[in-house]
Amino acid sequence: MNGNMMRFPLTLTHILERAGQLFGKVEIVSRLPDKSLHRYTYQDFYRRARALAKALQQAGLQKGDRVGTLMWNHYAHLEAYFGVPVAGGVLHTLNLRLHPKDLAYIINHAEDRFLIVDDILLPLLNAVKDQIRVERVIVVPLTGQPVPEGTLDYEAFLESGQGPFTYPELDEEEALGLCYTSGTTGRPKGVLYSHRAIVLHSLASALPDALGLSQQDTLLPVVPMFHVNAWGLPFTATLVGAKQVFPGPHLDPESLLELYEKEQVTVTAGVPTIWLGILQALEKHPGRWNLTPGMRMIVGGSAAPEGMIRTFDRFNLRVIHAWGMTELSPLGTVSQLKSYLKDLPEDAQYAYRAKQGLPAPLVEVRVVNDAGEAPWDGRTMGELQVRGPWVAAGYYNRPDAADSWSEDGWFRTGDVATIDPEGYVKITDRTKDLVKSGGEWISSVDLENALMAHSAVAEAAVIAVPHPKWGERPLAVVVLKEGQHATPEALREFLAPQFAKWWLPDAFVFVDEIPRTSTGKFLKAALRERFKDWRWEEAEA
Ligand SMILES: Nc1ncnc2c1ncn2[C@@H]1O[C@H](COP(=O)(O)OP(=O)(O)OP(=O)(O)O)[C@@H](O)[C@H]1O
Repeated sequence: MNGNMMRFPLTLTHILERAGQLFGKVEIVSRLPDKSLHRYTYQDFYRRARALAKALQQAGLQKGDRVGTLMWNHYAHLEAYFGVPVAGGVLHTLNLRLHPKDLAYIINHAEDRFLIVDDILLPLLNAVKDQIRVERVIVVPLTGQPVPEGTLDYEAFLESGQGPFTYPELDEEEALGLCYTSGTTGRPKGVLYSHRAIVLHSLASALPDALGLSQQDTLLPVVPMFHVNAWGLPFTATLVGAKQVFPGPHLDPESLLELYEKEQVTVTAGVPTIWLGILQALEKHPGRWNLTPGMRMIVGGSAAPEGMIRTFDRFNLRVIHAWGMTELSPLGTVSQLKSYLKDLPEDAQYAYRAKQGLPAPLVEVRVVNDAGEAPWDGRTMGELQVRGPWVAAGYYNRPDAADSWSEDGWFRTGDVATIDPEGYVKITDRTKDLVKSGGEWISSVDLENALMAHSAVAEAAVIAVPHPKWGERPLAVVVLKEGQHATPEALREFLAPQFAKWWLPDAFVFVDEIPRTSTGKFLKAALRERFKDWRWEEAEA
């Protein structure tokens, strides 16, 4: 028997209307390129997002047309987040850190019809303009300078969209956004998000045991709005009516800390590298910034080392470890302690908090290896597979990538994980980064995290290097903290009590910097290439 509830499509239009009706007085603050602060309210945002929608329609936007954005985190990007989808368009956020060649590939693959670009990013657009086909370029004059000939001024464009506006009718299954993966393991792949997926994802993210965003919060997303929609946080924050603070292009630790203090930010989000920089600044200038006690720092994109979580606690800043992927819109798991786990000894609590956490509501997880589905014993590793209403069912125009789904329809994440009896997922590696030594798996992530807890180590990446006897052996690439010293023997001794002997890296190489991807992950492919001809015997001698 069917229920007889009203059919009510889950669309972004509802979130925008609600924000306009209920949260008009809440502020949205953005740091501009000249470091001044741009302030306005949800009321202004609501009016301007609708004006953008109307202007796009008047300019000929048809349902499903892609609108690319090449923008930092600020108010105009938030306007595009809502204005494009409520007009029936598809918001395609472009990663401005990509190599121009990849940027051009993505713009062409997505067939972006319009582009909205920050004026300070025009040099990047100019580098690709001969390789792309876009109909119109709309430039946001963040610096106040006139926009170049042949482009539209964003402010004038919004002016043209003033006045009454009727939303097009939208089905909840229609596409709202398009994001490409970071391309850590190959060519970036596009994922189309539906209105329904983003609405459900925003609701689940806001839950107290997930990312826990409420109207009382002031959010500052450091994670770029071009990296999986800043983890959906601008949508979630607008749904709950939280104050939003955007850092613009200023992502250095001191600028961020100043903004945390000035706006009394209560929740922020970014990749581990950002937090390492913040930690160093806090340690260098004790007491300089008056931050909101207990400010939550959502960490994802790569593993948050346990040492980092502990150190932030000493500053009364609370790290929340989360795991996600472009294919998951992106939220998969969040590590919040269950009530009764708070009675455990401190070390055990930290061990849970350093895991990637419990699956978010509506996300199902399983770990699969050659023996089938792995038990939830916290030890058996296998590939993490997921399903849920905001998990992609295919890539945009990439039928060749269908093997990312299992035969029974689960998404194969390409991450290797364990699940413990409490249901906490722990990512031990990416399939492509695993060290396979003598037929056994060694988790590079576990070794890295342990190394990063050494007082002299700033960063460490462990990679698999071909070995004549074992197939592969782990090699650790280490960056020492400024002014610190450590020998390979000392690092080996430090790790020895924590791991089986055969897990210990056979070599430690000290470098000034570890190469990173455009979204802050270690570029292990580059390291593997650099060390592929490593001579173990010589190093051991
Ligand atoms: N908390 C975390 N701990 C460990 N790894 C994480 C965490 N959060 C995300 N990741 C890693 O990031 C991956 C998702 O990254 P993203 O969607 O940005 O693109 P990408 O996977 O780097 O790109 P591509 O698929 O093109 O290689 C996850 O599969 C996982 O390996």
